Amino acid sequence: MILEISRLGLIHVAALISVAALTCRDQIVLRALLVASTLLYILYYFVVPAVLLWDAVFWTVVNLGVNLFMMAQLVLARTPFRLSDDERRLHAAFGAVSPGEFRALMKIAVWHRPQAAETLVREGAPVDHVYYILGGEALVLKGGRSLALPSPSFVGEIGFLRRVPATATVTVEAGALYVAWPAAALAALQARRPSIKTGLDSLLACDMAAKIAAA
Ligand SMILES: Nc1ncnc2c1ncn2[C@@H]1O[C@@H]2COP(=O)(O)O[C@H]2[C@H]1O
Repeated sequence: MILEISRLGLIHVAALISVAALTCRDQIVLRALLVASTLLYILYYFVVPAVLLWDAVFWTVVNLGVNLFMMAQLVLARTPFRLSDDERRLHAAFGAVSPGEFRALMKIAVWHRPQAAETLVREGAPVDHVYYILGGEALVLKGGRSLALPSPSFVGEIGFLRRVPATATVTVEAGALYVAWPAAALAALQARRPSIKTGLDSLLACDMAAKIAAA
């Protein structure tokens, strides 16, 4: 008797779980509930109908597979894995950017630790890279004045955002650690993935606010 009730109740529990899933805002929780509900539907198809409904089973399994694949993508996008120590440090500084977005940013980034002093951008010249200085000494030269640039700091963000020539010359000393993104590739990535643009915009805004406060 109890076995019979739970057999027939399967479809109702499965339906209730999928209804509950629709009330969840978190995509992973929503999809995990849908997976649970789908598994119960499959069980129902095997134990209740007198004739096995293969068409229904087939499409429910397809549904389950697609959902599991999308769930794996979401978990991957939220998991910081395969990051070097420097990348972990950079990711910690880029708090507004998810691990998946950060990996996309890293794919087009080049790390540098120069052996001698380097000029990153020159006042009045086009800005073709955006830089993020993680460590070491950097100097901003503007209109004959010079000031030390604290790290971490973006460089070239004004030219990148406003599409104007560099407003200052920035040099880094030997041994500094910085990351460079080609401006064109960064703009293309932002256009493809608007969430990266949102995250980066907020980082650049914070960085510029800190520079204004220090000026
Ligand atoms: N007053 C300032 N303080 C700190 N950094 C600056 C200052 N002015 C310009 N910069 C940096 O120097 C860079 C020169 O290129 P951008 O104008 O693109 O972006 C600029 C900033 O990253």
